[in-house]
Amino acid sequence: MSSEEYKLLDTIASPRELKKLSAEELRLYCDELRRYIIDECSVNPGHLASSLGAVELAAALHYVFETPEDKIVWDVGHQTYAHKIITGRREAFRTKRRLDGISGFPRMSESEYDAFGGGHASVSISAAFGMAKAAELRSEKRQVVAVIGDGSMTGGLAFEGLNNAGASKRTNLLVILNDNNMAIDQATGALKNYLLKISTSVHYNRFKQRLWGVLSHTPWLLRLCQKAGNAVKQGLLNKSNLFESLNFRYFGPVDGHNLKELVRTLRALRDIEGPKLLHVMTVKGKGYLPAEHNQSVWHAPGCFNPDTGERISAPADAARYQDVFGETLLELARRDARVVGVTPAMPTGCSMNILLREMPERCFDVGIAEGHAVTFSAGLAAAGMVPFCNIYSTFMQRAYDNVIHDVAIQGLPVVMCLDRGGLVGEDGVTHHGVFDMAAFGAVPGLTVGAPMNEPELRNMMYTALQAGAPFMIRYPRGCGEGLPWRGVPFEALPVGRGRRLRDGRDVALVTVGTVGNAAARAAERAAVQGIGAAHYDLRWVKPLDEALLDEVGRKFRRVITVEDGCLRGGVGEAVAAYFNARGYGAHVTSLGIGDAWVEHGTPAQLYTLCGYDEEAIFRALTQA
Ligand SMILES: Cc1ncc(C[n+]2csc(CCOP(=O)(O)OP(=O)(O)O)c2C)c(N)n1
Ligand SMILES: CC(=O)[C@@H](O)[C@H](O)COP(=O)(O)O
Ligand SMILES: [Mg+2]
Repeated sequence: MSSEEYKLLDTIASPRELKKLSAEELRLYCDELRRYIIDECSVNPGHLASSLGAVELAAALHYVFETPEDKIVWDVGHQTYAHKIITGRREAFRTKRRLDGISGFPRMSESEYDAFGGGHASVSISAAFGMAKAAELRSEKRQVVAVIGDGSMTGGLAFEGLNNAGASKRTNLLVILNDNNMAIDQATGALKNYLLKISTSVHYNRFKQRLWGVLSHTPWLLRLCQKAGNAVKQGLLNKSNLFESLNFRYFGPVDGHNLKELVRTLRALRDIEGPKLLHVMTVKGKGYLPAEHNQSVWHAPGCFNPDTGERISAPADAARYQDVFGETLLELARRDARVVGVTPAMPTGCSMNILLREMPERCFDVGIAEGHAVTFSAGLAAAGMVPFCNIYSTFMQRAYDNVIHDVAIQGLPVVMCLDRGGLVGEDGVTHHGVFDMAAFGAVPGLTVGAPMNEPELRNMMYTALQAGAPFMIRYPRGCGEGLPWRGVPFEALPVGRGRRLRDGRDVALVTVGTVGNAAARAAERAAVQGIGAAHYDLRWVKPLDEALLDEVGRKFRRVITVEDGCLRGGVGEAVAAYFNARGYGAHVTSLGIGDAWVEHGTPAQLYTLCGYDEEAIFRALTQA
């Protein structure tokens, strides 16, 4: 697409200018926005389908509301590409998710139009309600809007927000439920069925459309429509409205791609006080057929040819860790009837869809509900099952108390698999899984393992199944080392026992997890320079292998620890504390993530920045 074809995009650089467009021009502007997002994402990938589905919504919101004084809080924030471009970041959009470029998510530090940061789901209603309450307390006349997807609405936090806000009659809060019947995978659960029922009731919708067409041009008439519509709906569906029951005025559903309808409705809603919810129906991937037809794949498709829809990916010479997990889980489930899978809305992301396809009755996608996923797993375990509950490390932060209170204190045999442990790359600061080892290393009775490669992940899962106790396994995003694992006979690993991978006299490397592979290469290179580095793989964050540490402490004056996580409370700190307690005089240098936020970039760039890539380990080994 040549820049000439972006006539409106070229001239509109702010919401103020957007407001000058006529209704027809606004439509054309949205078409250009959509094309620009597709073109840019084809070469600089990101969250495409959700953003395509929210183009009209973003444009209508900035067209109607007085941003940045009025606040828009985007839930998760992966649907905000149109919002970013409208709010003056068209050129910067080319740098999104790249090192030193703009974030793929809203960031308060990035723009005054990003009213609240995002990345994790279900926060928008609570945050927006807080802002609305503050405005009320300070007598500021301002609109606060939370835009939340149907997937994110399944999170408990969203309901906590609704429950709290619904009791505050005068607080000006508009929740927009962006309903596309999808999370990353198919939406699941009772809420999905409820929303489907509301949005597909043919009689109600026909009635409502006629009524709104005639009456919905002014707020008081809109309120009348809402009352009449909801009464009719209640009759037709034989159910009261969930949101109305929580004291939200419910409006909709409206077509989220019909700009005229959206603008008209938002204008009318602007003047209605109190908590209100607008139900907007959208299509994930709207306007790009490949994405509309395979919404899950196009959630974050990587690079692609915009003309043909062909996805472009570099050939991989090793399996992804998530697939090692997914295939192994199925294998274990085939062997042992107690094995079940639990995922909070990430069956494709963690490859539990492999189990889901073959044994749907033993695989549970519980919605975007990490806390529930862990406690539900604890319940399953208490009743004799062995749940493998897979949660991305960063999202597991949501379930810290569930792990402690429901699993660990009760000693229940839940196997918690933390995918995306360590730096994840382009998703950036909200998504790096860097706190897990420090956080969960502190929990008594919990075994925490970090495999170094594919066969170890597989064997750790096998070991966990037999453990009969709380067990956690953390492994990174991306591909393994290319070692054979498929079909290789299972081997139980001794819990709490690491291994010496290499002998050496000068310095000891102590690593945990997959960073051990870069460390092994660095040790190899150091040997060429005449430096003998011994290499120990701890394998377990908890319990620490004290016998191994005794060997290291007795033999070496210099020890370098490497971990793909935060140093505060991490493995290096634990090793140093152990040496101290035992009176070993070794000098410990710990490589890992310091006390600072790590932004977005490729994983390789970030390892370098954080100082624990192969080169940095090599430097540490060869420094006098
Ligand atoms: C707490 C948390 N868990 C999981 C995720 C991963 N995640 C990102 S987007 C998404 C689906 C969101 O669905 P929805 O809100 O309906 O947005 P849509 O993509 O359909 O527009 C999930 C599960 C997350 N970001 N945060
Ligand atoms: C928005 C969000 O939280 C997810 O889409 C996340 O970006 C998935 O990351 P992976 O690509 O690692 O599955
Ligand atoms: Mg959705």
